Amino acid sequence: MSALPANGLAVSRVAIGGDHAGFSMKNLVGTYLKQLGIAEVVDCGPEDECPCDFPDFAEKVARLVLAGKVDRGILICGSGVGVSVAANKIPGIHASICHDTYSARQGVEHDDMNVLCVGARIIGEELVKEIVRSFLTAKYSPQPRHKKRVDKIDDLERRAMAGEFNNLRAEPSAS
Ligand SMILES: O=C(CO)[C@H](O)[C@H](O)[C@H](O)COP(=O)(O)O
Repeated sequence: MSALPANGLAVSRVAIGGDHAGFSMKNLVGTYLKQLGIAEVVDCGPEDECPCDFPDFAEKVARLVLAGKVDRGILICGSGVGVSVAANKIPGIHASICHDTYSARQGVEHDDMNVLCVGARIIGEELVKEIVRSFLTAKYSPQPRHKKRVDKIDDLERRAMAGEFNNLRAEPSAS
């Protein structure tokens, strides 16, 4: 693995987003990113705690990541589940909930995770900062066996986009 910059960060541009349940933690993470030395923090919203729908904000963050306008994304809802499910619908996004620092680091190193998802109703302020730091200091640096698995994920995605899985879902039963 090549040497990391002095501040240990692997990236310099990060998009954040979430929903009403993640609003306060998103703001806390945004402040923490600047303290860490992230040069560009893009806040995709929401702008307040009014009830809103996390897929809208997951899409905004994912678009910035895929367009190369930011290096990585961080999504925060109540549990982390909704934003993770939504972001992973978008080809090219490798999103996961991480509520521990080991997964946040390994998810990047082995699985090329580019969007970190957390649940503001699950973890506290100090832990989320540690997790964010682990995520942003890690680099995708796969061993051949890890790359082979990521290549297979990419292949699943290509086949899904080609329609291979379109007819897998069972018809609802008449009863
Ligand atoms: O955790 C979430 C989705 O996995 C959301 O952030 C919401 O917290 C959850 O859906 C509950 O929504 P509510 O409108 O706050 O009841």
